[in-house]
Amino acid sequence: METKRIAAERAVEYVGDGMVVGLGTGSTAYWAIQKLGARVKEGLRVKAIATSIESEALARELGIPILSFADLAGEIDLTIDGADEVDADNHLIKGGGGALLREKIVAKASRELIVIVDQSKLVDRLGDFPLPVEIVPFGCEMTLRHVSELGCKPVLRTRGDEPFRTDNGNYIADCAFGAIHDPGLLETRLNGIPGVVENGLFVGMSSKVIVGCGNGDVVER
Ligand SMILES: O=C(CO)[C@H](O)[C@H](O)COP(=O)(O)O
Repeated sequence: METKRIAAERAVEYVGDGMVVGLGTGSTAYWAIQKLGARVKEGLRVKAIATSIESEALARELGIPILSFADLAGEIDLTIDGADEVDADNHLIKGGGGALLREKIVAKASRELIVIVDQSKLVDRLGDFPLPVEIVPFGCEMTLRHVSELGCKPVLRTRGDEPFRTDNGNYIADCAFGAIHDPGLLETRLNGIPGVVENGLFVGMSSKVIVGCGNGDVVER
């Protein structure tokens, strides 16, 4: 927890007065939202766009003003979000919390994406973490079959006895591909399958990765 927190708090130092900030989702992003809330209480003026219902609720609770895309003129200045894996080129796997679609929409709308992780998320090559893929419920059996033809065994994520539903009402398939040699190609192929809404590969999207280390150091790269 502490390693996630120190990475998150360092990232919030990059937020300046008047910025529009994208708020990530997950246990690391939680600490960034907490810190941003504390800075807002001290007088920082920002507006935020959240990547999940949960993050938006937390931000509102902390008094962070929320903006909708309809009211956004131009781009989000900076988004701060976690990740499930980060490779040597700062490509990511995201979506462990099921928010990958909104996270990618917000990241794409941002001038900068700062990724906050602890050391356990750093890998040489993406793929140990099963890749989350958001799919629409209609025809999901067929969509899963087409996804599996790309070289994995997709597992439909569940919550209790039911399929897990994203904030968008869709399902998540967790896809263990093993080592992903060409993340860009896989991202494109997956998104070419009808029924796939988006996948958790974030290729070339991170501006900076901030890593919280066990000894209390924070490394930026
Ligand atoms: O992509 C995400 C949610 O969809 C999260 O950023 C990712 O799962 C990391 O979560 P955590 O910070 O809890 O380890």
